[in-house]
Amino acid sequence: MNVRIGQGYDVHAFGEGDHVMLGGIRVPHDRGVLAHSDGDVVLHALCDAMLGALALGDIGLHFPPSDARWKDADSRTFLRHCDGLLRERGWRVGNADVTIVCERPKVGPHADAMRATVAGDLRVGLDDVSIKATTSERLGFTGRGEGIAALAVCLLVRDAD
Ligand SMILES: Nc1ccn([C@@H]2O[C@H](COP(=O)(O)O)[C@@H](O)[C@H]2O)c(=O)n1
Ligand SMILES: C[C@@]1(CO)OP(=O)(O)OP(=O)(O)OC[C@H]1O
Repeated sequence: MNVRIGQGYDVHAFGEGDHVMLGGIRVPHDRGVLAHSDGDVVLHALCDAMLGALALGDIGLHFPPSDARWKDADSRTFLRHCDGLLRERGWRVGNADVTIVCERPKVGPHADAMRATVAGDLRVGLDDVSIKATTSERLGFTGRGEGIAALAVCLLVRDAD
C-alpha cells in the first residue's frame, strides 16, 4: 500500500453571530466567525491537509476568496471536492486527526457529530476520523477569545499497483 501525509492549519477571527460551523456542525455560540465562506476551520484545515498530501496547493487556490461563488459557502462542498480530487488520482483518506483550539465553545459534546459528518463526506469509517479540542490556557489570540484555530493531519492511502 502506498501512503502520503499532509497537514493543514486554519484560523478565523470571531465576529458577531450566534453560532460557529465546526466539522459541518452548527455549534451554538455567542459569537460567529468572520469569513468569506461559512468559516469552518475544521474543514478548511482538513482540506488543506488532504491537498497538501498530494501537493495540490491549498484551499484558497481551489476556492479563491475573490470568487463570489464561495460567499457563505457550505465548507462541506470544499471537503467533498477535495475528496473527489484524491479519488480521481487513486487515493483515499486512510485516517485524519484534527485539533480545534479555542477556549469556547466547548467542542466535546459535538465532536462525535462532526466525526460522523466528515466520515460520511469522505466515505470512510467513523474510526478513521478523529476530532478533538484544547484550550490554549488563555494564552495568545485563541486564549483571549479573539478567534478559533484548527490543525489537521491526514494520511492518504492507495492500493499498491
Ligand atoms: N474548546 C474546547 C476546549 C477543550 N475541550 C475539552 O477540555 C479538555 C481540557 O482542555 P485543556 O485545554 O484544559 O487541556 C480537552 O482535552 C477537551 O476534551 C473542549 O471540549 N472544547
Ligand atoms: C474558504 C475560502 C473560500 O473562499 O474563504 P474563507 O471562508 O475566508 O476561509 P479561508 O480559511 O481563509 O480559506 C480561503 C478560501 O478558500
